[in-house]
Amino acid sequence: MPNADIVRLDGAEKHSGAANMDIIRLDGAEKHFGAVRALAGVDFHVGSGECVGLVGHNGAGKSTLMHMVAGTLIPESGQIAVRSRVEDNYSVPRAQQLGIRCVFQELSLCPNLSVAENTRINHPALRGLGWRRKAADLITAKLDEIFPDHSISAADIASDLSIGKRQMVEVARAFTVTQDPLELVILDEPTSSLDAHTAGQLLAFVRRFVAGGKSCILISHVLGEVLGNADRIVVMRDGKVVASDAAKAFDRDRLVTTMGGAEAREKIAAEIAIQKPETGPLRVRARPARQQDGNELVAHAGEIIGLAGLAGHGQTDLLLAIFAAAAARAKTGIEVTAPVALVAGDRQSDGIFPQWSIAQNIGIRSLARLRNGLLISPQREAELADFWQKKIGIRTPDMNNNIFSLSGGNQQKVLFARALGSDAKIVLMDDPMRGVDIGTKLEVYDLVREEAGRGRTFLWYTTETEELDNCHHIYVFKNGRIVAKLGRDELTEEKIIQSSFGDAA
Ligand SMILES: Nc1ncnc2c1ncn2[C@@H]1O[C@H](COP(=O)(O)OP(=O)(O)OP(=O)(O)O)[C@@H](O)[C@H]1O
Repeated sequence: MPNADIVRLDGAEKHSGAANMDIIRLDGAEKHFGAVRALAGVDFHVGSGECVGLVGHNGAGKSTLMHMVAGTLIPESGQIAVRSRVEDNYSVPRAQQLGIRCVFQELSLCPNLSVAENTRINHPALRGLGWRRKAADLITAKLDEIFPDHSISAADIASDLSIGKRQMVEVARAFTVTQDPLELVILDEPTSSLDAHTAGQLLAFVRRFVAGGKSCILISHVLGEVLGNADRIVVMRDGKVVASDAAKAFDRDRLVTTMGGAEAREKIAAEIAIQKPETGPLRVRARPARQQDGNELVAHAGEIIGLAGLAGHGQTDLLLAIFAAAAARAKTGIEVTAPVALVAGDRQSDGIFPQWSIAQNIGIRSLARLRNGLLISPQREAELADFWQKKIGIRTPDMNNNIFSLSGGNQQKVLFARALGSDAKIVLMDDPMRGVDIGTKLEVYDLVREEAGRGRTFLWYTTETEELDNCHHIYVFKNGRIVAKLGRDELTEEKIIQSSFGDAA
């Protein structure tokens, strides 16, 4: 069946009819993981020249559905058709041949290879003498097109790049073309590690790509991105598609309600009440290594301090330096007066213990409390895990399951539970909300404010400007240095961007 929806292209409207046949269509797709029914008979399609936004809470089934579109998972029942032709042996090579690409949430660059070498992996056509040069030119041209001020070299080794830059390479690589066609790109949380400026560049590129007749699936928990850039929005809930409509038929409230977050909707409307705490004892005093003037970060008990600015400008480095200073108790010029926990943003490299269960991943920072004599008490570990499962809704039938049985957003919740469940008085958060759905985010914001009220200190680096509303004051970073300190009353996106780009110190 051709897609009869009305789609918007660059402000114009057009009816997608016979000329805009579906690139891909799934009918009745079904998938279980053990006892979990991840997809419960899903119908889904994407038309050519269409950007489909896909939203839903953590664990709703979005990534599983996208794995089917990309050929990495085969439905247990149901049918896949590409350009109206039923595919009986759909697979990753077949998807590639048909021009269907995917950028998954968990980044897939080989860490020990350069950007050019990582590009070559996707393009066997780049062979023979000079392949490295060709791969470098291909990826550099695409990075220039999407992110004009990217400052990434094709010779850079992937593991030396910040998570934001790795995400930029991964996205750009998906849009490079050699021998296979390019028809549909799936972008699963493509802006989760990008600052507002870079995310804007990517979304503008996506609109140009779609206006040129190609297709995109955009998964994001930042609802404004989906509302502003998709032609049609599909909402998933508990393994089912519960709505599919033109983007302009939705607003933020309708989306949240359809996703199943009526409570969250009330909270969005509510003013974030945040009061300046009585200044408690000093918890952290730290100066970035490259700071030459007198600026330094100072945090007291009960304060929530934001670290802002363009991604990769020294915010993570300072958090890691504070973490190291606390552990080493060395004289590093950084003063830390209480135990510290870190919520990593790059969960693949810094956060998750892959061989362990969900419960063990939560308990690792609280071993002293979980100990019974010399051994860890399984009962105490289970109690801690159960408490957090209920508190922030970790979606699993069994907390003893392996951590990788969780959806991406639920893995991130585990890192939160680990830090908040520990005895740390200072919690460092390195852009920790990557992939976390809006309902949980609001719960976590409440929790952070509540814990700050009890005297905990939070240092919170975020690429989502809205999150800074939860902070008492923020430090803006540029080129590894603090260039501005803004109070709550001065906090606007404009002001932050101005400080991030300006020369003012
Ligand atoms: N490899 C796996 N093993 C076991 N369960 C899995 C596996 N992959 C997914 N699941 C389960 O399937 C359900 C759907 O997960 P999926 O990753 O598709 O959700 P999602 O909507 O993409 O969530 P998120 O927004 O957190 O990325 C979840 O309950 C998840 O725990």
